[in-house]
Amino acid sequence: MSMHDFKDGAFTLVQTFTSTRLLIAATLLTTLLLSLFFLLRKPPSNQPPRIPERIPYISNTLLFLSNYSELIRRAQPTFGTGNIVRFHVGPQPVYLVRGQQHIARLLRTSTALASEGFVLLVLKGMAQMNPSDLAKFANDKSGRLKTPNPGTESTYPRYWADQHALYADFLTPAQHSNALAQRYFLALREQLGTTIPPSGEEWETLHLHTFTRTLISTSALISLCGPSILTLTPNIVPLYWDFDKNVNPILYGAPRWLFPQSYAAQDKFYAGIERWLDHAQETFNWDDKSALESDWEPVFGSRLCREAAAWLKRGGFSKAATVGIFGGIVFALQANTISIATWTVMHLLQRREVLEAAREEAKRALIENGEGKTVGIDEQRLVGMTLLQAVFAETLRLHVTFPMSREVMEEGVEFEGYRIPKGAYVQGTAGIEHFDEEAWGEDGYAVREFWPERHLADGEKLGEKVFSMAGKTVKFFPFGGGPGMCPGRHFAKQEVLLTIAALLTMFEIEFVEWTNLDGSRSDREARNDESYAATMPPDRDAKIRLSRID
Ligand code: HEM
Repeated sequence: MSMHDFKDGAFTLVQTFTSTRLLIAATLLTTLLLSLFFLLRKPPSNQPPRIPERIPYISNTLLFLSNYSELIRRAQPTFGTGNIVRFHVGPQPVYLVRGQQHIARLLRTSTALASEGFVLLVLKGMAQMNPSDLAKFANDKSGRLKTPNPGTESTYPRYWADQHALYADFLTPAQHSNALAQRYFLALREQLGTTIPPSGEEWETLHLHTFTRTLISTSALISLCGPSILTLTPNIVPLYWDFDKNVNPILYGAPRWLFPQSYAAQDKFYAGIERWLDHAQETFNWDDKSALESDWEPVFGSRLCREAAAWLKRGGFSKAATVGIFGGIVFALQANTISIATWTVMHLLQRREVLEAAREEAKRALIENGEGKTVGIDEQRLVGMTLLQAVFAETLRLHVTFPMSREVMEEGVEFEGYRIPKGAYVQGTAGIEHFDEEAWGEDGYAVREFWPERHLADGEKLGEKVFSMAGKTVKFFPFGGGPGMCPGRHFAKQEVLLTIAALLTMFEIEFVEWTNLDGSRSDREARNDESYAATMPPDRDAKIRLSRID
């Protein structure tokens, strides 16, 4: 998540401080900042209720960083009959809101509630920007939309808008996400073929999440960056996962001396990114117009990577920032999708009849040659399949908590009659709206249960079912919303459904047992690992067995 969000992108990425050392350091920092805060600011009167905490300003900060889901649970009684409560993250006041009206306001594009500021923190840590790189963004007040904010019309170059346009032009459109999806599927089938060769009646036993973390990461990297990223650094996938585990302090721009382990993991992973980038810059023929404009070629991989490299060069960004921006894009690529794919398979294995129906849908999207051999897949057709869409939506609903935050940019902003001070964050969360009984409850099927059928409605023809989210848009925002909405959402859906399609059409697949992450037997099923915000990975793995059928 370049940029999954505290406020915008970054906070979504939040996983969490997991070690005692991090927690102690965070507490010390918080206390220091708080002292400053109290010296400098007087709290406004007429404020919404505050989420109770044992040590004021500290407990909720730590909870926010280490278990966002628990903070949300604690907030519930504080709401009472209202729809707004407040808490602090260090010195930062956060107003947590719920319900249709407030969420719709956060999802709207607005100059009063903006989503850029925290990204600067991410650019500093994740993208390794030095003061001169950062100043380019900090001095650009024109916003990320095509039309500059009023009064900033003469801004040039427009760094926010240019970065946004990179994603809007070369990641989100169908032409580019389809190109990524096609390469992804080819790489995935090849990986699957080499990992589990056709072997007649033999069954291959493996640990699902461990398996998908390698399989999907490898295939997604090939589709985004081309194959050389793996040949130049064969251990780039484990290096990525080590970075992923350590990423939080980096996201918050915490100092290197305080978190040497996190930055060491970043250095190792980014060295692999740099090796690939140097090689691509040297090898690619920038005078070759057709290669420049192709959707995919083997040196840079996707057009997004080529365009990003060219933009970073034009913009005069430092080498470290150039590598860092790519590190962020790869993080965005991997951080949520793989857990969602794992969860989808886990759920399907517990609902055998849904798995079989999903397999039938997936088969209908395969492209075969004259001899009945699979040569590809119609990814557009696949992502339009009724049940598969419902399965994907239900998995996102259950496993994404995403805290969607906006910074109050003007005086006089009010929510429910409460004045929200300028500089505060207003936050809505998937962790509340995705479990709203009124929106999602179905007789006999609790909102916390995997029940994709809740997203199916009667179609026009008798007996026909269609995928429908009608009336639920403000109750479902796994990809955020407004101008910062995840630009990789179409590819994410393709990636997850292509993975499911490949697994179901190439293999017979059976659940064996739940295991702990170390592979030992677990006495319970997987639950959300709540130390992560955004997408929560499973806290257990599933032992499964596969046998080739294609
Ligand atoms: C299930 C998978 C995914 C989920 C749940 C997800 C979710 C999100 C969310 C919530 C945001 C922040 C949106 C906001 O601030 O309102 C975001 C940003 C972003 N995502 Fe995703 N994402 C996923 C997959 C992907 C993939 C596959 C890519 C491909 C590279 C991607 C690229 C990005 C980028 C580049 C941003 C930052 C955009 C910016 O800074 O303007 N995401 N994502």
